[in-house]
Amino acid sequence: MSTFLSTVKAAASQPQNSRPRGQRAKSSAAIVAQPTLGVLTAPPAAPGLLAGKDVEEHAMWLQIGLHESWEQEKRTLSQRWQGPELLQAYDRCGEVTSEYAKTFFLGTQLMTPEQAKAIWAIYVWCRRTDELVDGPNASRITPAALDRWENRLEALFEGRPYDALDAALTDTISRFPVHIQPFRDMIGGMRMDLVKSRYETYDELYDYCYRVAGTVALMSVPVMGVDKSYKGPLETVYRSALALGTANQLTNILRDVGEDASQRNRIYVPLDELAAFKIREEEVLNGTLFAASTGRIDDRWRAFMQFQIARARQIFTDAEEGVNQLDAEARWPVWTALVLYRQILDAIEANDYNNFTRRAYVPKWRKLVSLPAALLRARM
Ligand SMILES: CC(C)=CCC/C(C)=C/CC/C(C)=C/CC/C(C)=C/[C@@H]1[C@@H](COP(=O)(O)OP(=O)(O)O)[C@]1(C)CC/C=C(\C)CC/C=C(\C)CCC=C(C)C
Repeated sequence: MSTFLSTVKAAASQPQNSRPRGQRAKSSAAIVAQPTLGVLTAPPAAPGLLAGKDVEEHAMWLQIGLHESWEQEKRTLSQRWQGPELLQAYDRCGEVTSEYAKTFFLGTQLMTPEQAKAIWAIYVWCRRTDELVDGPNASRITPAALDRWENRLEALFEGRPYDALDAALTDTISRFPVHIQPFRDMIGGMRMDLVKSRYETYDELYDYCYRVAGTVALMSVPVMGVDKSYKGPLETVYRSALALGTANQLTNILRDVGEDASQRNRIYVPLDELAAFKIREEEVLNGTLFAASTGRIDDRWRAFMQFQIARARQIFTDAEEGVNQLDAEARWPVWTALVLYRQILDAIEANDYNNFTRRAYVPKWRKLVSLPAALLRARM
């Protein structure tokens, strides 16, 4: 663990090893002009101008474009890490994944070895990115450190990984049609986390959810693959995947309201929706919506949470549509992720919506019982 965390720290403090950011936009025109690179390296059209749902749409269509054209436009990236060194790098990604996300790691064991390795490499990159703003060194992370992390991302997508863990991802993106845009957007989400601690509207929150979780979905689908017998549009699969990312993140947010407010002075739930339920920001911050003396939760908070939970459940339902369109090996782990995460919403309800002093969780026995249920859905 300490090796992993120190790598994260080193990553944030290392000098820039890629092109200056200003020069990146130049390739935008070049992309259109160079059919051999095509959508593979397309940078954001005008990244600063996109907001809300447009950020997600932009990335989704870039990702679909790459997925559709992959057979004609495969990437060839030759990098320094090869043979046993590369295998070791993937093994390390597997170790980190199992250390941080045991159940999920077990899920990847059901995939083909190539898919599993690729998902670990993606997981590790996401985890390291998240650690930058959420880990032990988070208070020292600056926008400049995130810029360096982004430069490093660009470099690894160009076949110049900085370390062994990056090298595993460079290898992954030469095997699977994974676009760089969701990775950039996730870093954008971390930038938001550095400067933003309130979300005025659901649209703003949605943008954040896409950046930190929908992006994971866009990165995972091209690895998991789409079932060969599926003849419908890729858009349906990707939209379901995005829905699962959003629903997971909303669930995370609802579970952690009290912790985020009291320990981080953060409120992710939309302020205009709090106001609609006549709840003041201070009441969330101070946790006074739960009265410790009576053990009762305020009726306004209960109604507010019921509204939030209903919306998250609806998004989980939207996600269901695409799961069985994925490659057969990937379905069970995804159903498991969906079913287990959705149960956190049930646990919040069972706690009578007290997410101020109680943390909703799914007990181990329930997780075990859910596995065959998820398998059944994967086989339907
Ligand atoms: C098969 C599968 C589930 C693949 C995804 C694996 C992967 C690459 C995960 C990366 C997760 C990660 C480290 C993200 C960084 C940002 C973050 C922390 C997001 C939150 C995850 C929950 O993690 P955790 O509980 O550890 O959070 P905290 O410790 O509280 O910070 C998120 C809530 C995001 C989770 C989002 C997903 C797993 C995306 C799921 C969607 C798919 C896999 C697509 C499925 C396809 C269809 C068609 C439905």
